[in-house]
Amino acid sequence: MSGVQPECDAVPDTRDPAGARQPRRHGVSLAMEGISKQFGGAIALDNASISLAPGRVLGLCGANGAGKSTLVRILAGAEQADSGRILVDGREVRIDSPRAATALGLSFVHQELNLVPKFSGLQNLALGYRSTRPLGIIDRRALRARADEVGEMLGYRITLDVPVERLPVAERWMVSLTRGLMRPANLVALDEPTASFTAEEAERLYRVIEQLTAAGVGILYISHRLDEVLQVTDQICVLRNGTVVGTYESDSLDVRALTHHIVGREVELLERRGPVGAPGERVRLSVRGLGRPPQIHGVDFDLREGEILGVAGLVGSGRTEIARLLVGADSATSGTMVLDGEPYRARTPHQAIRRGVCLVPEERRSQGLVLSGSIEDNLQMAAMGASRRMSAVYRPRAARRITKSLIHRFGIKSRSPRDPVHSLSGGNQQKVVLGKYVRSEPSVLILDEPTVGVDVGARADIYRIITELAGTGCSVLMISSDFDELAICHRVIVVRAGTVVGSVDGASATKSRLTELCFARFDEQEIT
Ligand SMILES: Nc1ncnc2c1ncn2[C@@H]1O[C@H](COP(=O)(O)OP(=O)(O)OP(=O)(O)O)[C@@H](O)[C@H]1O
Repeated sequence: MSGVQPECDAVPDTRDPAGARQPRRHGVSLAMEGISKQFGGAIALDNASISLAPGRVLGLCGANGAGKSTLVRILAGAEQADSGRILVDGREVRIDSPRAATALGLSFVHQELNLVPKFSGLQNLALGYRSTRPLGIIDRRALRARADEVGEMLGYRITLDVPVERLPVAERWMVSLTRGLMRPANLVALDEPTASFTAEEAERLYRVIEQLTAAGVGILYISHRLDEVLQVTDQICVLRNGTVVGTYESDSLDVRALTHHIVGREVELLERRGPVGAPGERVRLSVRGLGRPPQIHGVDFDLREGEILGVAGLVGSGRTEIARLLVGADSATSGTMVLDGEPYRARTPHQAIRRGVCLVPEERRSQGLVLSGSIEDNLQMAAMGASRRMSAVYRPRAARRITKSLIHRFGIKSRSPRDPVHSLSGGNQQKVVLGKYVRSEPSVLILDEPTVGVDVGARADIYRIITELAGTGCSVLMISSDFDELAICHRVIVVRAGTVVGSVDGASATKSRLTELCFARFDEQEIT
């Protein structure tokens, strides 16, 4: 960790983000040739090759578990390939540690947030930089200035002085992204960089990418948002089951063709056709004046039986914080809630689950899963916690049957239900979290970014499952920064500056309308 001291005045070094002494970087060409990697006999990569020229953007696409992150982790020195070689500017290099990757000018924003939770944003930004000064000390102000500069390019004021564990996921992601972009680099690899971003926020990142490529920096870009991969990349390499199925010029593809390459078959894409069926008349959950200043105040909304209610908002708008108040993950300081006609207030998420209110969190690794537990154990957990019967008995055979059917229904890629969850790819972990809560048959299901990291095929399955759940009377609150997917909602509420500023019905909730409402000033708003 480069000797970073949490409380020190000067942060240890970087080579230096602030100007004159910064070594000039120029673009480099990268080639990864014949890379293979197995984990305990399971093939993650099989003779995969990619190449990237200076100043170009190469997309890496593939279904969950296809091997994308493993390829990037090998480039980052976090994993070692079983065979194959890496060439930088035609010269074979050995990347046996993250430090070796940094020394080559490779910078990474990984899918899992590799931040130290107790460190502030600034201390996290300092991690991994090598000192060129005596004692490895650099000017804290210089680091902050560079971070602000990158933050400004991204259109966001990054929070630097608070331990990152206290920030919502989307803001933590901003710290991670800023760290990856602020370093002088020859090549930047971005693994799902826009997972929590609305389209408008993603556009800002694209502009930063344009600036980097204009300076010769190569970009490796991984995303399941196929329209953005097509927009931002020059070429796209598609991986399937660890093998490269092809590398294509981006402008020769559209979403349908790319999906076909990824999945190997036709997949029904989400079209703007609105929700299926109407919600019931009865109000399931009524929220009035809910608040926890300074972030959240005066939140009012009703959620009806069988309704899919979307929540749209920008990073920092308070969308996740509202969900946390609903399940007692944070305690509200004001407001009342009524669930099925009875007063409702959960002090902990466990209490909420017992009342039938479940939150599927955005951050699956720390909040949604026991990573060392098996898929089976994780899928059982919420169901057992939700049981309101004292006589609830664990029946292993029935449990195994239900687990198998969930694995099938969600298309979770694993060798066995006994596999530990940490051995799954990011998207497959997300599916386990979702399966875990669906299994508990909630009456209110709150989904925070349900399709982050989920591949195009599974996305369609998740929309189908949400719609089916609503059809059985389950009320769904769905937070999403992907405004296109809010097309499945009956209604969408818009959150800004910690409060609900209005709602639009599903048919009017287009991406452009929601973007407009998220950015409009209060006095301009006119929402029905
Ligand atoms: N540490 C590990 N131990 C065991 N298996 C692993 C490990 N890391 C990855 N795998 C397996 O390797 C395969 C490729 O995983 P990888 O994370 O590279 O996929 P991915 O394409 O990035 O998927 P996603 O889109 O879901 O992030 C998966 O089957 C995964 O389960």
